[in-house]
Amino acid sequence: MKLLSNFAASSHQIADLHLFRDADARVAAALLAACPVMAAEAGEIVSDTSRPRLTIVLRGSLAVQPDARDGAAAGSVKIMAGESAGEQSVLDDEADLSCLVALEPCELLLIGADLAWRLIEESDGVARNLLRLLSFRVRAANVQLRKRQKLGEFYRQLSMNDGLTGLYNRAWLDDVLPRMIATAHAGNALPSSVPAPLSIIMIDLDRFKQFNDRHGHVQGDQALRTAAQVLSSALRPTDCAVRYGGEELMVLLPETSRAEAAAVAQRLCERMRHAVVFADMRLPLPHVTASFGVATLLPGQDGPALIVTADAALYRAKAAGRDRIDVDDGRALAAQAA
Ligand SMILES: Nc1nc2c(ncn2[C@@H]2O[C@H](COP(=O)(O)OP(=O)(O)OP(=O)(O)O)[C@@H](O)[C@H]2O)c(=O)[nH]1
Repeated sequence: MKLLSNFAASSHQIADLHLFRDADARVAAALLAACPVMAAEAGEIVSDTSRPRLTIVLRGSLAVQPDARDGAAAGSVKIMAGESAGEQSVLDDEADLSCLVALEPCELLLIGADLAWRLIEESDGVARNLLRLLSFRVRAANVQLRKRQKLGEFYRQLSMNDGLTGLYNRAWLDDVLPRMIATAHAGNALPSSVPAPLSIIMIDLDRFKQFNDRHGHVQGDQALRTAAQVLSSALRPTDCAVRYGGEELMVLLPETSRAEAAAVAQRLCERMRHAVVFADMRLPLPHVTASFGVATLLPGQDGPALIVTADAALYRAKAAGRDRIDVDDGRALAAQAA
């Protein structure tokens, strides 16, 4: 930066500076008189990271790139003629680590921290303007934060849902199932509590390779979407449908006994059989059926063991002719334990 003059000798008017609006101009003029007015080239870095100071843009504009310690929480801000930067560093009495860059040839008024404090102390108008400015910045930062939170939530949802079917994905299941199982076991452990059985249903579309081979992979995708809709539309709000992998789906049924889960599986099996898969609105494709394996959490069982049990039931449903359900009776584990 190059020194042009002091403020008293420059042609700039105090009334044009936002921080001094409606403030006592005589007090401000007297205090600012000796402050340096500097010239900066476009692209020049004009911040001083060694001590706090106020920088007022008299002509041109600056970009403020936030302190790296704030991470990605704040974006770059443009400071126009009449506006200022560095107020917070003065109030905190800490060097400003944000980077100020001239966006075009600029003239800047530099005010050291001691003088900035004198301005605040001797001019109510400056103090009021500063408070307004900080309040505006806090509100703007809150808006930014809320936007980022929403965006974060959106991406979190995206990472937990399967893109094709909209059902929860494996990452979601790996996160949630252990907690559901812990809750179910905890519920069962309380002697006076209502038992909290947890049931799952493994579902596999029947002869889906054949469907893909006959009608094409795009129509296969459509059939998978239809199957997902059958599950989503038939479940209670507390139940969850997951795309376990490929053409294998899963339903989690908290607080659902074996008999209730078997009834749910039977209902899903029938709805699946009757669901219409459309290639387009004029051309329905052949119906898709699925096989269902039901298992209910047993004492001491963990997530992988529960899934293996439901998978075994599913395998039996396939072996018995498909388009049907099979329910694990819990005896295998009991026999193992004995
Ligand atoms: N269109 C489509 N097909 C998929 C997708 N994921 C898996 N598949 C297909 O699903 C088929 C599964 O075939 P298999 O495991 O042999 O089982 P199946 O033909 O359903 O036979 P059964 O399970 O014994 O009734 C394979 O052809 C996979 O390519 C998908 O996202 N879209």
